[in-house]
Amino acid sequence: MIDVHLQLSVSDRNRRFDLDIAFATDAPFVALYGPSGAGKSLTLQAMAGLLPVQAGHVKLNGRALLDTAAGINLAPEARGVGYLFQHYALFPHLSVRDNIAFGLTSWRKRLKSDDAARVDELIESFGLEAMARSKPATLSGGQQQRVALARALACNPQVLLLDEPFAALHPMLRQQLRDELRAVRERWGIPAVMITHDLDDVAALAHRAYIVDGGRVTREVDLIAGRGRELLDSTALRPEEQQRREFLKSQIA
Ligand SMILES: Nc1ncnc2c1ncn2[C@@H]1O[C@H](COP(=O)(O)OP(=O)(O)OP(=O)(O)O)[C@@H](O)[C@H]1O
Repeated sequence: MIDVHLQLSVSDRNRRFDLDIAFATDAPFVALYGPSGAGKSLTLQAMAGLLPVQAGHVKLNGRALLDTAAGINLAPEARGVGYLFQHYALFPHLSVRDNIAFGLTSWRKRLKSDDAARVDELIESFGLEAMARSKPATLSGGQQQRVALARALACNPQVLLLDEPFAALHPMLRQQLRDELRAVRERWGIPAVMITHDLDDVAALAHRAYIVDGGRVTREVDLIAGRGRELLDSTALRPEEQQRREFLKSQIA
């Protein structure tokens, strides 16, 4: 069960944005879908403990990662969260293997043998054996995404937070990597919260979608066994956007 309620404001000299977002679900794969500037990334960052929250809670299977009323606010590294950043944020000077192992090592310490075995298992599951010693810059976009996902999984997280996991990829690759992400998430049995602008990501992966706009959840859609797909299609996209999406789909099919 993921139970989230977050209230926070961010501002600079000219702008202010108020987020007041709540969702609670047992769905294993949750999508936060909405337009640019809706507050999706702020939500994910606050869940991970990367952003101060004024009031609210984040609970995972009853365990509070944050509960302002109870004075609980775990540090990011204590939250058990695997974060996939939109542009992957791989360390350019580290090899693929060291990138994946990064969260398991601390300065001057070597990997424990259990951790090394987990890193090797991830390298193998993602088909990265041949490039384990290479630097990220020498990898394709899809390979970099696999490294980032393996890194997010390395610390045995209780939840995966995925920020636009396919946005940086060529459309032809997306379908394949969606299938891989679905298989990997099921294999490791970890719930995921994904943010996306792409309805195809939602339709392909999510069991439950929350439509986010203006810092709030404006609608929730149950997608289990395909229910709600039509609803999502007809409510979340404007007619011209639907047309464009259908045209694009026909061009790349
Ligand atoms: N430090 C800040 N000061 C002022 N406004 C901010 C700050 N950080 C974010 N915002 C604003 O908050 C709003 C929500 O940002 P957020 O990054 O969560 O949007 P998003 O839904 O993830 O958008 P996108 O899909 O384009 O990534 C945006 O309008 C953004 O400009």
